[in-house]
Amino acid sequence: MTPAARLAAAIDLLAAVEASPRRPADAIANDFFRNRRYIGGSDRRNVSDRAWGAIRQRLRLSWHFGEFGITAPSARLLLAGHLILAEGWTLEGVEQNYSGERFAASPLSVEERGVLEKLVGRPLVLPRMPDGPRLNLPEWAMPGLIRRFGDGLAAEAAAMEQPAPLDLRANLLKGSREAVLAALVAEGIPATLTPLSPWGLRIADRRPVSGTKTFLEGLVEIQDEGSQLVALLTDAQPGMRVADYCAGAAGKTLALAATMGNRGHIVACDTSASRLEGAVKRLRRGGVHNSECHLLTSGDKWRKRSSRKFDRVLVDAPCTGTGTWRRNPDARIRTNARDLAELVAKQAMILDDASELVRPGGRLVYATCSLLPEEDEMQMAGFLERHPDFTPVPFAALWPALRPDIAAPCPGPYMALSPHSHGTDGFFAAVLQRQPS
Ligand SMILES: C[S@@+](CC[C@H](N)C(=O)[O-])C[C@H]1O[C@@H](n2cnc3c(N)ncnc32)[C@H](O)[C@@H]1O
Repeated sequence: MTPAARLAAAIDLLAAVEASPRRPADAIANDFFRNRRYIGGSDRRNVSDRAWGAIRQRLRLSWHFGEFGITAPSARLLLAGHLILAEGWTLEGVEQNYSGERFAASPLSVEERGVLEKLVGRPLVLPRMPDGPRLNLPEWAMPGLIRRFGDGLAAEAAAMEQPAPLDLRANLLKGSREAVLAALVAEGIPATLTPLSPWGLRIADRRPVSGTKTFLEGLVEIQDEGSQLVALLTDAQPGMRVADYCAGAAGKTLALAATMGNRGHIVACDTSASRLEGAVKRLRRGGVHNSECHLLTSGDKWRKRSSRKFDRVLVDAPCTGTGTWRRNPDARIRTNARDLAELVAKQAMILDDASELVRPGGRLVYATCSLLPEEDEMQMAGFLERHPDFTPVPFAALWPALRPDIAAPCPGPYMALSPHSHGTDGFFAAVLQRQPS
C-alpha cells in the first residue's frame, strides 16, 4: 500500500469506530481487517497504529476542534488533526496524502484546510485546557478520579496513557512459577517475576505468547497482576466451596482452582452463555477438575438452593473498567455518566443476590477494575448498610498471611491498586465476612 492508501484506510477504520460508539474499538478493528484480507501484515499494523493514535487522543482532538466551533469532526478531519498535533505533520504533508488519487483520501475542502491551518504548530496539550482534555480523562469520570487521587491525579493520568505490560499467571496446577519461567525462556520469551503476585510473570516487550507451547499446554494464563491479587485475596483453600459469581471466561476461576490445589468445589456463574463457553475451554486447558459452570437465569432456583452454602463468594462485578484504560483507551469515550449510574445500581443488585450464597462465617469478596469510589468504597458502604451481618476484614490484616515477605502495597481497609502507584491495572477488592451463626 502507498502511504496515502494506508492513511485512507486509517480514516475508514476511524470512521467505523466513530459510527459505533458503544462497540469496543478492537472488535471493530477485527471486523474491519477480516473484511479486507488484502491488507497485509505491515500495512495492517500501520493502519491500526494511526487509527488508534487518533482514538487515544480523541478527547484532546475534540477540544482543539471545539475551539473552532467544530463539535462533530469527521474521521478524516480527526485523523488529519492527529497527524498535525500529535505527529507534527505540516499541512502540505497532509495535502500530499489527501490527494484524491487512486486509493487516497479525497482532497481537503476549503473549510477543512482553514481549520487545519490553525492547528499547525500548536502543541497537543496546552496549559489552558480544562483538566479533562489536558489529562486525557473524560468529564464524567473526573469527580470520582479527583476523589480517588487528589493531587496525585496528573501522575496517575500519565500512567494511564502508557502501554500496559503483558502479565501472565503461572498455573501452579501444572508447575512452579520458576519452572514456568524456565519453559518460557526456553521458547525465547524473556520474562521477569512480578513484584506483588506470587504467581506473576511479566513479558517486558509484550511479545505475543498465545502461540507458545507453554501457553497452549496451560502452564500460563494472560492475567494482569492486579487481577491475580484479587484471586489471592479471595483466599480460596483446598476443600472449600467457592462461587465465582461473575466468572466471565474464568480468568479468576482458574486462579482460585490453583490456590485450592484442584480440591473442593468451584461454581463459575455468569449471565452470559458465550462467556461461560469460553470458560469451559480455558478450564480444560488449565487442568482444572474441581469446577462446574452455571448459567444464571431470571428466577434461577439454583441460587435459592445454594443459599448460605459457600465458604467464599467472589463478585468480580461488571464495571466502567476505568482501571484498564491503559489497555482499552477507547473505553474513555465509549462510557458515559449514565453507564456509570446504571452500573452502580447493577453492582448493588448483584451484591445483594450473591451475598445470599455466603455461609455464616464465610466471606464475600467484591472486586472491580474501576478506580471510581462510586463503584468501590461507596458501593461497599451501601452494601454494609443494607447487610449489617457482614463486616469488612481489613486488607492490611489479610495481607501478611498471604505474602509474608512483602509489605502491603496499600494501607486501606480495602485493596485499591492503580497503574502509577503499583504498576498494575486499577483494581479494587473488599473482603467482607458474614457473622458466624
Ligand atoms: C468483570 S467481568 C468478569 C471477569 C472475570 N471474572 C475474569 O476474571 O475474567 C463481569 C462479568 O459479570 C457478568 N455479569 C453481568 N451481569 C451479571 C449478573 N447480573 N450476575 C452475574 N454475572 C453478571 C458479565 O457477563 C461479565 O462476564
